Amino acid sequence: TCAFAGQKKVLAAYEEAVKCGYSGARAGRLHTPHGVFDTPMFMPVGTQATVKAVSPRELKEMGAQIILSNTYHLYLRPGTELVAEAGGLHRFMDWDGGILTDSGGFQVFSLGPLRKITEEGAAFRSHIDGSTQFLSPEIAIKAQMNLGADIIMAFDECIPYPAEYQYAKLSTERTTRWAERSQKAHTRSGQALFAIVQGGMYQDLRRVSANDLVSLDFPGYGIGGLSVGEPKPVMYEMLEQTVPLLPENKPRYLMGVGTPDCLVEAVRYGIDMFDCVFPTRVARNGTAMTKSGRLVVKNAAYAKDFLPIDENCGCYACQNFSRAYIRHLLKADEIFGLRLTTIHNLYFLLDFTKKMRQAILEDRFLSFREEFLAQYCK
Ligand SMILES: Nc1nc2c(CCNCC3CCCC3)c3[nH]c(NCCc4ccccc4)nc3cc2c(=O)[nH]1
Ligand SMILES: [Zn+2]
Repeated sequence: TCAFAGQKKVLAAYEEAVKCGYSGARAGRLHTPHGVFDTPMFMPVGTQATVKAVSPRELKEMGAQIILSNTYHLYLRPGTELVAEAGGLHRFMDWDGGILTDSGGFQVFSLGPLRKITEEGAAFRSHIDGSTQFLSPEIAIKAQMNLGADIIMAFDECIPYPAEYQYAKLSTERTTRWAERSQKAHTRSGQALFAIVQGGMYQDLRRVSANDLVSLDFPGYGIGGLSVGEPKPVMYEMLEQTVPLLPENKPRYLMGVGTPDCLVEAVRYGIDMFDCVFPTRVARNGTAMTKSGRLVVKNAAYAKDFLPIDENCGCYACQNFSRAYIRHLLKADEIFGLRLTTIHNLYFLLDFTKKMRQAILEDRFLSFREEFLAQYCK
């Protein structure tokens, strides 16, 4: 059954979650115009309408369900009207799975040099040609409607870390007003608009932000303003304060997270969706992710290591190639080397979330989490 059958314009509905044990962990199914997808889920990042170094066919093969793209980048280049003329992002990049676009707020603050934030929106200089640009809730929503993602994000400010209480309070209240403006500007049916909870590292601001956004009634909720340099225990404390205030039957998306240890903790608090550039980024400098931690396959130690990155891994790289071969490619600056480490890292995280889902469904998530954390060194 689709919990949101009765709702208008919402398609990212969330079937009855399967609760598990004493944790808030749950296994759900997310309904979108491009299919029904299993959670918990990791979403590969394809900032500029491509997941760097891998093809849509390979993404499908490794089990990717929803991929991310970015309004900020596509707005600057090639332009979101052009993508609309091309038939939308799915057609443009030949991806028939789910697509989620971030609203551009985070990138404006993290990428764009000099910027000015007002009630109206954010002025910034393009990191491509230095031109002065401006994003507002209305512009960001229109751009995302042009791109045609299945799930789009409200325009928000990701509060830097650390931030003064007063600034976090004013920014969070503005983000809530921007969420309301995003909602009013969102007129595309069949597309789900998620709000983003802010509040910095202040419990009371997190609770106010969550409560205000829940009363505006969105089909799903991003948790923003985290994984911005704060200590992990602080991130977990913010999750503990925020997640229980969000409706059980709606998806929760922890933005920009991350590594397997963070994923298993966040799932415990009831998070359903994750994205992070980490697996694709570290792959490009020769680091592979494994259940015991990171393996820098570029290191000399692996020059004559004819075993795969991970003998128990079912990915294309581990099924067919050795550490010695991949190290050779990376040292020789061969593009295929980056492709193999990227394929492995994406497969590793996609498979990890699948294993968490299985553990939740079999009511053994807490022991799965214990075993994993015991073996994984950060
Ligand atoms: N709208 C919005 N987006 C946020 C993002 C971007 C999520 N990925 C978007 C994709 C769309 C395309 C690009 C990315 C975040 N990413 C992180 N941490 C990433 C930290 C990190 C950085 C580099 C390597 C590893 C981890 N915190 C985030 C907070 C917010 C937020 O409040 N609001
Ligand atoms: Zn592998």
